[in-house]
Amino acid sequence: TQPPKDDSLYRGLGEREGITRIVEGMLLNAARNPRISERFQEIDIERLRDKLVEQVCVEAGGPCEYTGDSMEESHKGMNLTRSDFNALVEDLIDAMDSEGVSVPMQNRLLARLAPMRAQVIER
Ligand code: HEM
Repeated sequence: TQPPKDDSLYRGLGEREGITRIVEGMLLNAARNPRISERFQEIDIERLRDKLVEQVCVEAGGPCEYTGDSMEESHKGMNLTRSDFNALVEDLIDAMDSEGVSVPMQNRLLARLAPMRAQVIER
C-alpha cells in the first residue's frame, strides 16, 4: 500500500513522541503477554523499538523513513500464527488506549497494519 497523503493519523497518534510511547507500551505489554512473550526474548529490543517507530510513523503519514528489513525477512523462520498476530494487535490496542488515542485513529492504524499480516505469519 502507498503511504497516506495527509498526516492526520500521524498527528492523531501524537507525532513522533506519541508513537514512541505507543510502541514502547506495546512491547512492554507483549513482554508480559504469555501468548507471545517468548518471541521477544533474546532479541535486540532497542533496534526493534526504533524500527517499529519508523514504520508506524511512515504508515501514519509522518515525516519519517523506514530503514529496517522487509517484513518477510524480519519474521523468517519464526513461524508466527494468526493467533500470535492477534495477540500483538491486542497489545497495541491496549497501548493506544493507555495513550488516549481515539478509537477512529486506532482503527486507522490497525487498517494500515492488517495488510502486512500475510508478510509476517507462517514464514
Ligand atoms: C503488522 C504486524 C507486524 C509488524 C508491522 C512488525 C514489524 C517489525 C519490524 C519493523 C521489525 C524490525 C525489522 C528490523 O530489525 O529491521 C520486526 C521484527 C520482529 N518482529 Fe515483528 N512485526 C509484526 C508482527 C509481529 C508479530 C505478530 C510478532 C510476534 C508475536 C513479531 C515479532 C517480532 C520479533 C521477535 C522481531 C525481532 C526479530 C529479530 O530481531 O531477530 N512481529 N517486526
